[in-house]
Amino acid sequence: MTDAVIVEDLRRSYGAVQAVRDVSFTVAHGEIFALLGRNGAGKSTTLEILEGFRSRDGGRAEVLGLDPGDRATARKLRERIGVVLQDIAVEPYLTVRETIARNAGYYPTPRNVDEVVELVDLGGQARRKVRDLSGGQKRRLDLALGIVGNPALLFLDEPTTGFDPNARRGAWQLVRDLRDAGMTIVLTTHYMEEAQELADRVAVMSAGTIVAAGPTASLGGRDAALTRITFALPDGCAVADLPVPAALVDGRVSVESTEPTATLHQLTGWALERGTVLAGLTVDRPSLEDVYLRLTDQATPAPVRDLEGSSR
Ligand SMILES: Nc1ncnc2c1ncn2[C@@H]1O[C@H](COP(=O)(O)OP(=O)(O)OP(=O)(O)O)[C@@H](O)[C@H]1O
Repeated sequence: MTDAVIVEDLRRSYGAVQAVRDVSFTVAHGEIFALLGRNGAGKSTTLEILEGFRSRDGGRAEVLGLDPGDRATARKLRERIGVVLQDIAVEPYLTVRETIARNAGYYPTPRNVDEVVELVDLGGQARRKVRDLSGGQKRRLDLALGIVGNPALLFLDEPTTGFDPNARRGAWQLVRDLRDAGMTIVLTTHYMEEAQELADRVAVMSAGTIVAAGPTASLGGRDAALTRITFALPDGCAVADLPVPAALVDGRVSVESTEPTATLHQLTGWALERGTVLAGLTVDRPSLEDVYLRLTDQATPAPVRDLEGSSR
């Protein structure tokens, strides 16, 4: 089976701003794929092209075997995908249930409306008018509208912005359940914890291009990276007194190790022998956020084309 999403050398400019520059990636059926990147990196533009809401200047895009830029198959595509945008216009005077029921009517094989209300945890608000919902409840309604058509592929643009921590965890579980039931999910997020929790694979965009892509667990080689041990230098000790090579970073001892169990044993044994402690001891591998910050740190704004067409 071919991939659910195929993107090759995708390009899109707004006037002189090259928002998407030769972007390529694929999303397999049944996986959760996250597009990460700073504000203005080109994530929404990429998603909007795939959703059929925006034209492309060049490159290939295929979603569930259809070209999202082809008007002849636009309706077919619309029926098979679900979309949760950053800002969805809904009728404020309809109730939650009415809103979901109305959207269900747009699809050939929608989900059961009451089941969807429960899935997004809006059972208690089903008879409330949309205008009376809180920001987080409104976002959950957006999610309901994205899944009521029973799509094979769901696009989520920053799905949990404005959620409280409990609601966010609930939404994550829902997204995982949808994936486990066979749905393919493409999302953007600014929350690295969200990408870490949800995504099977991620791609990091910077200034319109993909700067890294791969399985979430190993992005940027973080699975093979050294473990870093840090602690406060005990009073009366110098870094040179420590039993392993170490450096002072921001006033704390930092030790990098390929064998953290043995290194910790050496360090804690040394401290106990001296009757001292390794205050504030931490043991860390680079997190997804560390890798993300490194990859996007030198990010420049989307390049502007000069009149000759070359980028700067
Ligand atoms: N309709 C538009 N007209 C002109 N420029 C646009 C338009 N939409 C986006 N841009 C520009 O294109 C670039 C990419 O924007 P895009 O919204 O795709 O980024 P993003 O990664 O989704 O950002 P965010 O995280 O803030 O949503 C930015 O420089 C933005 O200012």
